[in-house]
Amino acid sequence: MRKLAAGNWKMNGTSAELSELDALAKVHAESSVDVLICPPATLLSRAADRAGNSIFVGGQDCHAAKSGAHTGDISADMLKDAGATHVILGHSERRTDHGETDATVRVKTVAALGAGLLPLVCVGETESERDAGDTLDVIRSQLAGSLPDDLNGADFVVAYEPVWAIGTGRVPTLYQIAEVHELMRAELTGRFGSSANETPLLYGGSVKPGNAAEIFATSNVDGALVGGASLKASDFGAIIQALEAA
Ligand SMILES: O=C[C@H](O)COP(=O)(O)O
Repeated sequence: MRKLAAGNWKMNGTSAELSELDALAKVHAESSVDVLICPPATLLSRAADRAGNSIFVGGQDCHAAKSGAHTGDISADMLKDAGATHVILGHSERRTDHGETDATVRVKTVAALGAGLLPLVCVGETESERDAGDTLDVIRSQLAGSLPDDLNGADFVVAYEPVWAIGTGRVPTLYQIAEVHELMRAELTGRFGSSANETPLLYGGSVKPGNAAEIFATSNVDGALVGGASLKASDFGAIIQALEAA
C-alpha cells in the first residue's frame, strides 16, 4: 500500500492560498507517497487544475444523494466532476457541527464509492470518552457503523482523529496511537479479510513537522490527516518528507 499524506484545509483559503498548492506540487512532483489536499469546495476545481498529476485533490464532505433539493450540499458526482479523487467523510467537525451519525457516514461512503471517489472515513473519541476508558469501544463502534459491508480494503482509508487532539497541540502518546491503530487493523481484518492490509490507516490531530517522524514510525500508521499544518507548503512539505523517510 502507498502511504498517504492528506491535508484538510477545512474552511480556510481563497484564491491567494492556491500558491501554497503550487509550491507543494513543485517540490513533491515525484513523491514516493501519495499527497492529497482537500481545499474548500470553492477552490476544488482550480486546485485540481493546478495540482497536475503530482497531488490528489479531494472534497471535505459529500451528500448521500446523487442530486436533488439539498440547498448548499454537494454530491459525490459533483466532487468527481470538479476533479476530486478522494473525499473526507465523518470528520468530527461534521459530526459535531452537522449532527452526522455513523449511519450518515455509512450512506455517504456508499455514495462516494459509487462516484468513484476514495473515501477517508474519520473516527475518534472525545476527551470524556477517553477519560472514561471507552476509547477502544468507541472506535470499534464507529468503524462498525460508518463502513458499509462488502468493502475491499484498498477502496477506502480510515483516519483516527482523537477529537481532543484536533487543533489543540495535544497529541496522544505513541502507545495510545499504536493501540488504536492495532485495534482498527484487527477490526477491519475481521470484517474485510486480508484486504484490510491494504487500507491506509492515518493518524490525525495536531500533526506538525516536529512530531511527524515519531508518529510515522508507529506501528500501523500509514500516513496522516493534517489540518492546520497543511495550510503552509513548508510545514506540510516537511510532514510529507517525514512520511517519505518512514
Ligand atoms: O482533518 C484534520 C484534523 O482535524 C487535524 O487537524 P489539526 O492538524 O489542525 O489538529
